[in-house]
Amino acid sequence: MLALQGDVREHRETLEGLGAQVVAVRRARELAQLDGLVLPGGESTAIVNLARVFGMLEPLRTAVAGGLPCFGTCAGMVLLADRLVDAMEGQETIGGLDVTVRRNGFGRQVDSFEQDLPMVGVEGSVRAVFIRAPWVEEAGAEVEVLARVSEGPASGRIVAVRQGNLMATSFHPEVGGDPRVHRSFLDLVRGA
Ligand SMILES: NC(=O)CC[C@H](N)C(=O)O
Repeated sequence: MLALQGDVREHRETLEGLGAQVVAVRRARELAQLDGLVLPGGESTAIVNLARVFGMLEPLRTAVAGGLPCFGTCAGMVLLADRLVDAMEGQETIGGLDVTVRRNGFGRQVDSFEQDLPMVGVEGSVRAVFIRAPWVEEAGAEVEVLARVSEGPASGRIVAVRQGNLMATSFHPEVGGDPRVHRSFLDLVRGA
């Protein structure tokens, strides 16, 4: 877990429930010991600023480029995006995913919502919790779309993607007690 800011505890509980050994990462040297990295939801500007202050931004980019499996939720999706729209001026990312992400695409805190979504790799549907959530506005040819919003005004918007060892969701599978999205990330980690 990248543990600079955000909902680290919820991810930790979900991952530990699946038998994963979770380390809270706050220093660049701690990246070396990982099989995979989860980037939590929270505030992408805060996370990226802290990463820069702690000298982690370049090491994170190097780790992603080196193939470290990563899973970003919400702010974590923003962090993994190569391109942002509607972000803070000059907002940097770690990057790695060939996507354009619209920060706060679904609107403000009051526009937060839940929806049952079909998702590639997960049987049935996923209870998706969206909190000031981004969406994927454009995805490159190498990006697999795992889920889209299935109803309402944002119907069709891409909200879960995978590219190689990177996975990201606009929503928060760490909230709501369904561990299956995390399990599919752990499968990806094992495969890598
Ligand atoms: N729930 C969340 O992670 C919100 C993400 C937030 N809108 C951001 O851009 O960082």
